[in-house]
Amino acid sequence: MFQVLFKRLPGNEDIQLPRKMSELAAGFDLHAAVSEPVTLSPGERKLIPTGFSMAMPGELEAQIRPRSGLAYKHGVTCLNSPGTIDADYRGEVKVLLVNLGGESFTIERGERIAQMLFGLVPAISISEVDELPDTVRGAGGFGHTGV
Ligand SMILES: O=c1ccn([C@H]2C[C@H](O)[C@@H](COP(=O)(O)OP(=O)(O)OP(=O)(O)O)O2)c(=O)[nH]1
Ligand SMILES: [Mg+2]
Repeated sequence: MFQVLFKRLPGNEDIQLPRKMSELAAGFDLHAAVSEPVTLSPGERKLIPTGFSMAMPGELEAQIRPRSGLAYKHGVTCLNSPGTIDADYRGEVKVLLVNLGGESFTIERGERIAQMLFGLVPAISISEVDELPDTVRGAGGFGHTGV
């Protein structure tokens, strides 16, 4: 079990900390901590605050992913999906939303705008070499095996 710490930022006592909306949900929903409603015009992107910062063990990363409902109904998604939260980041977690839909979309304070999932970051060591081990695939890619 990994321990993750959430810190509520000042002025956000009314904003829910990330939470699972069902018992076995994979993601913790993130709430918009905008001081007033924010409107995204078609094609527009904005960085949305969430009202919290966090700390987690170095073996973890957090990923910010879109909510499918917002994407399907309004074309609103995370531009940098999945966003990466590094274990050593202590700033406010923010969500980079983009409106790919045809109509303006307004985000209200407290609205659930994205979800956060945790992943393991493997410990690795890097070596520079002159030759890589051979494989059957070799350099084939990008459709090399057919459709
Ligand atoms: O959706 C996101 C993505 C990133 N971050 C924060 C946490 C992350 O640890 C930090 C840096 O993110 P990233 O490494 O993706 O961005 P960068 O452009 O490489 O910035 P930096 O040079 O600060 O690493 O920004 C967020 O709050 N939300
Ligand atoms: Mg970075």
